[in-house]
Amino acid sequence: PQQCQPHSPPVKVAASILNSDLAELHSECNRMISAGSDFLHLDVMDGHFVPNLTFGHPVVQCLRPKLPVGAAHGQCGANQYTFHLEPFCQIGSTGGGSDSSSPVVGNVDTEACSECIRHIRENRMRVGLGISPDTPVHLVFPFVESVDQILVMTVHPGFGGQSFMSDMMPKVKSLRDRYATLDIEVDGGVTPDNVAQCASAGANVLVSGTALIKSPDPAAVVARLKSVYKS
Ligand SMILES: O=C(CO)[C@@H](O)[C@H](O)COP(=O)(O)O
Ligand SMILES: [Fe+2]
Repeated sequence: PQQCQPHSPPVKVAASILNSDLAELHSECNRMISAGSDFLHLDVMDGHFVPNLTFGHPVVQCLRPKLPVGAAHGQCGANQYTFHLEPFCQIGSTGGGSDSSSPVVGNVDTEACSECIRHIRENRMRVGLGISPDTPVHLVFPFVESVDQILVMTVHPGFGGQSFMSDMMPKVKSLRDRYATLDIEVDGGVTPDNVAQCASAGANVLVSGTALIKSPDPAAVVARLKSVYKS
């Protein structure tokens, strides 16, 4: 069944290891690579932007030499660095800090955001720009030409195992309608049961955590995620 948008770039699966056994991080990562995952997705959480604390650059740096994957780019071994737009925005009604749950009204600090993009490029990584569920998609449009990927969060960031938010699909579609070749990533609650919605909206990079990590047969999950993209 052909349910994806016809001209989207090739589908890729990124395994999020947030809900894995973090004490066994390197074997969990290798298990995901063996299962056919195209990328490993590491959620660096600082306890401020999201109400959770995970790991930072030292963990990425230690992990990299233990993985049978291609050349590293950034100093710590990451190939891509995705950051959120919200810290560069004026926050709406809560008037509080730029955390992931405060609604964004706009007024993006374009210069600071562009500087962040430049800084990532100078460190030889691909650049991703993400938005949380309450952030309107049009705020990323001015940056699309300068980044490699736009991430549309399909859960409120912070934790694995949450339910997929179908109401984020119009954001994906409005990006795909404007940018035929852009890598558009969805992250949060993505499973074989809802991947058809992602495909038909035009997402081509699928982050999947719990559905892969907790499956007894993660290779089958990767295959099922990709199967809706086959014509
Ligand atoms: O960024 C996040 C959560 O903030 C994610 O990467 C998810 O944690 C993916 O895991 P599942 O939602 O698929 O369990
Ligand atoms: Fe994530």
